[in-house]
Amino acid sequence: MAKHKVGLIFGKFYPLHCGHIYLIEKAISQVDELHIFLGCEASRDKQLFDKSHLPKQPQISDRFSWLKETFKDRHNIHIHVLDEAGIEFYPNGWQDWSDRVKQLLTEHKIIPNVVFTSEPQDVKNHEHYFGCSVTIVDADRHFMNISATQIRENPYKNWSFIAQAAKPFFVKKVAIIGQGRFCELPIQLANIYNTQYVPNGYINYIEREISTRHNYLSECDYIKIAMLHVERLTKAVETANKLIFTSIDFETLAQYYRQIFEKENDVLQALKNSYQFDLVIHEKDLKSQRSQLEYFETVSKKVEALLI
Ligand SMILES: NC(=O)c1ccc[n+]([C@@H]2O[C@H](COP(=O)([O-])OP(=O)(O)OC[C@H]3O[C@@H](n4cnc5c(N)ncnc54)[C@H](O)[C@@H]3O)[C@@H](O)[C@H]2O)c1
Repeated sequence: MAKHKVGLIFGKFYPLHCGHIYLIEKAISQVDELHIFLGCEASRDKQLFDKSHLPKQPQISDRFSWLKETFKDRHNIHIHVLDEAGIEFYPNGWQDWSDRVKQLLTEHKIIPNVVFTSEPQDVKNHEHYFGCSVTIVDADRHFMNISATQIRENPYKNWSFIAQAAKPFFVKKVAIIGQGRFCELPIQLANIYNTQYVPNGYINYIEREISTRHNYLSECDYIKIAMLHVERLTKAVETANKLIFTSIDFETLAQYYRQIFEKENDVLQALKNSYQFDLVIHEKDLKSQRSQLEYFETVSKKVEALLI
């Protein structure tokens, strides 16, 4: 019987990109079982974020879920979190680091035959510390010419390389709030940026209610509107191209509620605090603009600045 081959891959996946996915797919084509180790070290990870242009810091749970989602239903690809706390940073901590890896290998009864990497300078150390062979995959990055450093430096310029599962984390959310022709701006911008416009649940709800029942909203209706909007935003983010646009945010919805019922609502307050928009533009704040074109140009510039 052919020997059962077990492979290892180490990485920070900060963030997961198509080059990593290529390495993993190439590796699993050569073994029966592949174990991916997601290396995490709080101060190093924070430093990487501080030096980056990422809009927010990916947590271990984000990086883990990108891998999990990308390789879901692949029973022979296993993902492990490798806690690198207290170990000298690469390349100065090979002994301690490999001991930490071996501890995990023992816990999970993993006996590796091969390490896959695209870093030729690590071959000797992998061979020495793990006593197995090393297969180099595309050291020159011919197939997928990208690195996580390049993505951290400019995530929006390198958008097409970010793993599909990781993209929602980086999508910027824009609410452009106003009346009349101002309402068209989020739709126009979604068109220009080739992305999703999320219809305003508030307006849709009012229209539906007026045609069916009555022309006023209850306290409970506001919660339903908010939930509908969360659902729509969440779905839109999954397939968005860098940005999504809508015409209401939760702060404004909570404000409408406060004006009508003269009190706060816990659900709306919680949404206002937890669902952050990256840019909220109110028509009333742009009153110095005179024409639709001026509105268009001012808003466009603010949106463009989000992607730098
Ligand atoms: N403390 C130490 O001394 C020590 C020693 C060895 C390893 N480590 C740890 O191992 C991990 C190594 O992570 P990393 O920095 O290599 O992670 P990474 O996420 O940048 O890369 C993961 C893997 O993908 C490969 N890769 C990247 N871009 C590619 C592309 N375009 N095409 C094909 N393959 C590509 C890399 O070569 C690497 O093998 C870290 O967690 C590090 O701390 C630590």
